[in-house]
Amino acid sequence: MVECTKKMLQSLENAVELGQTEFEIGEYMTRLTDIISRTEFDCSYEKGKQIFHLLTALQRLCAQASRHLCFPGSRFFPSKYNREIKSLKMEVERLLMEIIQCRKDCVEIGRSSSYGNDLLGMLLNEMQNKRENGPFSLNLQLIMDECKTFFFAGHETTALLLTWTTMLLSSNPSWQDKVRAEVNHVCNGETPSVDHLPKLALLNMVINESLRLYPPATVLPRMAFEDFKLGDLHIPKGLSIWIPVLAIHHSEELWGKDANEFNPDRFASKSFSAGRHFIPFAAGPRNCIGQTFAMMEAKIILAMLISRFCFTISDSYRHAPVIVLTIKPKYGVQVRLKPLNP
Ligand code: HEM
Repeated sequence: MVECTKKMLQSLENAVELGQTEFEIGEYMTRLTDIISRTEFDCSYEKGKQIFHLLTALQRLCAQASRHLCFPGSRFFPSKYNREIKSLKMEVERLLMEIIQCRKDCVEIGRSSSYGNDLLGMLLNEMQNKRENGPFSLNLQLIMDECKTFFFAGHETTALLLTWTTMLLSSNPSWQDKVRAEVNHVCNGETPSVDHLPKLALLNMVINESLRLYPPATVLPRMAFEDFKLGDLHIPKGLSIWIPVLAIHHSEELWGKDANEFNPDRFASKSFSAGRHFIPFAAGPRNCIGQTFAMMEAKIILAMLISRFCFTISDSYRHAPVIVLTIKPKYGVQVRLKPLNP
């Protein structure tokens, strides 16, 4: 994480040296795809990035297709969208299978002694263990699906969290100053480490407030497995239910009159814990498996950014959040950057 952030900061610094002052920060946060790609595929991360770009195109197409008329079985209809979706899906799977097969072959022909300690290596080890000690439950198709899910679930969400948080800190200079003072005090000029992260309390509050105002996953789809009552409502088995995270996070009834304002202090109370009102990572047994990873990543990147640059929101920024499965800034987030130690 630190290495990838250093690279990103260096490219910002180089651009500043060449005279650029304004940046669409979302573009830089998205470039940090390297982090999830290296976590999953270690040295094959360049190929992983290629997969990510295809998955992004796939997401866009699925969102566009979902706006069109749906009728039973329409997803099997050979429309323009469905054909493009199918061909992208096949290309993603081909690339993933290439990475997986290559890793497997290296061990089988003795070129390497282990599958490695990235996510793919762990999954392949697990597949091997299960094969040796009992009923076989993981196969290459499942491993490929897991890799896809982690990529899809773990990159854009974090990039959006970072982009919105930078927008909020750029628009609220007093909070930016407070967080910078905290980072300087805790890290004392060093790169943030695992020991530093729990001490960055203000940064944690700011990130939580950003997740409340702009939860990357705006709805959670669920299906009732059995008939049940919800207040006065009868919910029949099989009904599809969408939990409106964005609406819950902005409810005045739950958060008070300032529900739409940026106020990280609401997360200051030690007794605050994520629950029914605050569900950016969902809740219950199917909540986000990567939430600790995401929070760690966000803290490291923001701490490093804030100690290198002072940022203000640009006059060209147009506030236009749009929902395309996730919540994105339609025209990007333009900020003005000033290096702190030129
Ligand atoms: C700010 C960043 C993130 C947010 C807001 C977020 C949010 C969520 C939410 C709301 C869900 C539940 C979806 C549902 O139940 O319908 C979920 C699931 C999941 N997330 Fe995240 N996530 C983030 C980062 C990550 C990262 C970094 C990873 C991987 C390293 C990850 C991996 C996953 C996986 C694998 C699932 C599926 C878990 C399951 O179905 O059991 N997420 N995430």
